Amino acid sequence: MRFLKGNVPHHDLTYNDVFMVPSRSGVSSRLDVDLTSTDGLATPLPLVVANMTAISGRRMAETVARRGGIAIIPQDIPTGIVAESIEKVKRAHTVFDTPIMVRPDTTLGEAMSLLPKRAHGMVVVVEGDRKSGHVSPVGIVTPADVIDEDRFAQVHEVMIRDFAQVATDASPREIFDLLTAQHQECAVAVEDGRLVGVMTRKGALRSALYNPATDASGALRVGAAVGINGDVAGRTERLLEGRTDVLVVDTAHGHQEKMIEALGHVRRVRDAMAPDVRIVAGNVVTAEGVNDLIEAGADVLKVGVGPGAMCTTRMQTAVGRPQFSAVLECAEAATAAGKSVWADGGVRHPRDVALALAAGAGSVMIGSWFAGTHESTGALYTDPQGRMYKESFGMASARAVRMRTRDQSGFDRARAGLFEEGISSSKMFLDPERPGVEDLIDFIVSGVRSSCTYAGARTLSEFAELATVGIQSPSGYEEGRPLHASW
Ligand SMILES: NC(=O)C1=CN([C@@H]2O[C@H](COP(=O)(O)OP(=O)(O)OC[C@H]3O[C@@H](n4cnc5c(N)ncnc54)[C@H](OP(=O)(O)O)[C@@H]3O)[C@@H](O)[C@H]2O)C=CC1
Ligand SMILES: Nc1nc2c(ncn2[C@@H]2O[C@H](COP(=O)(O)O)[C@@H](O)[C@H]2O)c(=O)[nH]1
Repeated sequence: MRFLKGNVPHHDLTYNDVFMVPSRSGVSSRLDVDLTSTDGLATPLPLVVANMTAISGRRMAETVARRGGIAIIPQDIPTGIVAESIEKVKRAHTVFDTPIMVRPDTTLGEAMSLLPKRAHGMVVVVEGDRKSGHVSPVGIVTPADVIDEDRFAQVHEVMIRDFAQVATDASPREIFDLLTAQHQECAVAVEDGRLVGVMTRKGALRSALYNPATDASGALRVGAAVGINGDVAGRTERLLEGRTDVLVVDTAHGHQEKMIEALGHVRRVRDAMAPDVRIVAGNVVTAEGVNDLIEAGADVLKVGVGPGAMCTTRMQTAVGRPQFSAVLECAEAATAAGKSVWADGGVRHPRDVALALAAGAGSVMIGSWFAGTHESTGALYTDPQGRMYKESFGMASARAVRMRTRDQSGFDRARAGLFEEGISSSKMFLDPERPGVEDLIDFIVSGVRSSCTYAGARTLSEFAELATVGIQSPSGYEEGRPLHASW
């Protein structure tokens, strides 16, 4: 990346402070851009879901991995539950979405309460042994089928029996065409009479655009986080036994001796059990932090102190660094050592992802933006205006600290709660236009593909080399914002 007209700034910059200028480009289509991450994980998309309890669970992980990104299961989740989640993600189909299944005698009220768990908008009615996974679809129910029906009626009374069925080897185009011809939104994939998954029309389009992030055995990829306290080596061992694809060693102040000690444990276990698994460590915002953690064993550095949407660190402590400059400096230092960085936090628009990648990030970590989606872990609520939302909270909030210290005495927990650096409750509204995480991924990916073509880049390493960035005033930023009503 270079600064426009060589104007290297003397102060640090946020994403909002900068813009990119177009350059002469030989890339004639946005579809010619390869977005494979440059962080050594080589996921098909450079997107990582932040290890936050209100956001990243198994539904998020499998959905994002199906589109080429990776999610990190948080360190506050007990190790056994993380191992179970990883196993479920590994068992998920790499192409078809996991169906919401109910029995024929389930009430409509119960079936509809399950619907918001997934974005595909359909419940599959099944018969057979759900434990063994050998179930056959006998009908489907969508919200349109239950309008004016009694909530205590059973699904078999209203289910559609003549639903669109496809074989698992049907191409996305065939599935799209079948659904269009039958005026249906979602197909049920069946193999030897057994339910395998579901696919919407949009899902068919996405299957033709994205490649899943898979491990050597062909299963979806997923990562898990480890804190710096407690039995670091033991948790690392369990996570590797559970087939985690990446280990994220995470704490607010990553440039501290305790992190270096923890990294030593993680690295020792990783080297013995799974040398190919990458260790990500953070958070840091300086070249010194990067170099110390690389020396301690990190393969990828997580960069960002204070840019997160749930974060109060900068107001509490004055510590942090404007994120664009933090990523730029850390990426330079990491690259010089043959390593890479993840830009963590502060992403609110597709442009922020593009700028992080232009600054040299190998992947971009997103938390709060993904909180307001069907796939995040929280329950779905509706406000008095009828808007759907989920509750989110920071991992250093009093709420998260209370959960993290649940094994300690009441006194110790209360004292730990005094050191909060995050918001305990925030409403993250689902965008009616983009209520699922895949909708947000489409939005981000279309923006980033386009950014690359403006820079004349076919890959993300070319993008980080060719991007030309200028510095703008607040009114320069404001000018670029669309108007949804006249002025
Ligand atoms: N990216 C960011 O800007 C930030 C991210 N977070 C996220 O919150 C989560 C919880 O992290 P964390 O609060 O580190 O909790 P952890 O449970 O990981 O523990 C932090 C450990 O570091 C010690 N410590 C020393 N200095 C600090 C400091 N300035 N801030 C915090 N701990 C310190 C703590 O001791 P003691 O409690 O005795 O001081 C404790 O032993 C993580 O996911 C982290 O990424 C949190 C804040 C900022
Ligand atoms: N200072 C705090 N930072 C936090 C907290 N919880 C999470 N985080 C950091 O934010 C990013 C995600 O950023 P977002 O803008 O996409 O939401 C996450 O990965 C952490 O590094 C917190 O309580 N305090």
